[in-house]
Amino acid sequence: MTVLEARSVVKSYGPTPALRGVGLELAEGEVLAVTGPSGCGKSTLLHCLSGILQPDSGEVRYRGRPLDAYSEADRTRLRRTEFGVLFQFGQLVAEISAAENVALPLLLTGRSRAEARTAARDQLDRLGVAEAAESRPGQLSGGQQQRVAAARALVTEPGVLFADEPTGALDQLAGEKLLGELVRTARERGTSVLLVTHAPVVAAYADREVVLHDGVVDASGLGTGRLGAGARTGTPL
Ligand SMILES: Nc1ncnc2c1ncn2[C@@H]1O[C@H](COP(=O)(O)OP(=O)(O)OP(=O)(O)O)[C@@H](O)[C@H]1O
Repeated sequence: MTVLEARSVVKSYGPTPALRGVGLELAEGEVLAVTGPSGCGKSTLLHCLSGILQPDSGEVRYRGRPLDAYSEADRTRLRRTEFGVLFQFGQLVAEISAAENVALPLLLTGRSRAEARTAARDQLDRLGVAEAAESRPGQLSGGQQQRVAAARALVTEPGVLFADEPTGALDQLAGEKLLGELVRTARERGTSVLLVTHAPVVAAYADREVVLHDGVVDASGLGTGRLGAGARTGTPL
């Protein structure tokens, strides 16, 4: 079943075209890599698919319903409960602990403080950073910070996890460990993942790869059904 779909999505920044008619489908539980050279439109596509940016034309559908059809309040709720977002730099709140950072999305959706704290600790544990719970982001390594950010993106048990170069700021070992955990957690829960990257070693964790070139899907890279060794075996490459 298709969870998320882009239909003929066009987006420009002033005179600069970023997406020139992109169509794409993300299936339930699928890990899809969006790759392509710098400037081809990967981040813009992620922002359009996650409702952060509105396309100039075309549409994005979540579970069959166009994002345009949601009221502003419903779209905000959708982004808070159904979508998890992880960027290259985790963008944690510096003044509060890791556990409090992870609890934030749950507090925003009205869950009790006690419930949010328990779920946050559980999520940190799943991502292998339980020991970081009481530390502030500045006291953690880059790899730990990114795991905390991943825990925050997953704590609401979203339908779709959007990850934009999630390991771009990490060394290779830390990056591959994080990817392994992310993909494992997503698979356990049936979460779909849209993984934007320019790194083949990262794309290898996906079930399928879509290649963008100059704002359009490169037909030669479509539907290659590429299944990376990491995804197949669950072990790092
Ligand atoms: N805020 C912006 N204002 C103006 N132009 C932008 C903006 N964001 C992106 N662009 C342009 O849109 C095009 C697509 O950019 P985008 O960031 O989506 O590509 P990308 O594939 O994610 O690149 P990278 O891999 O370098 O992050 C590029 O030409 C870029 O310069």
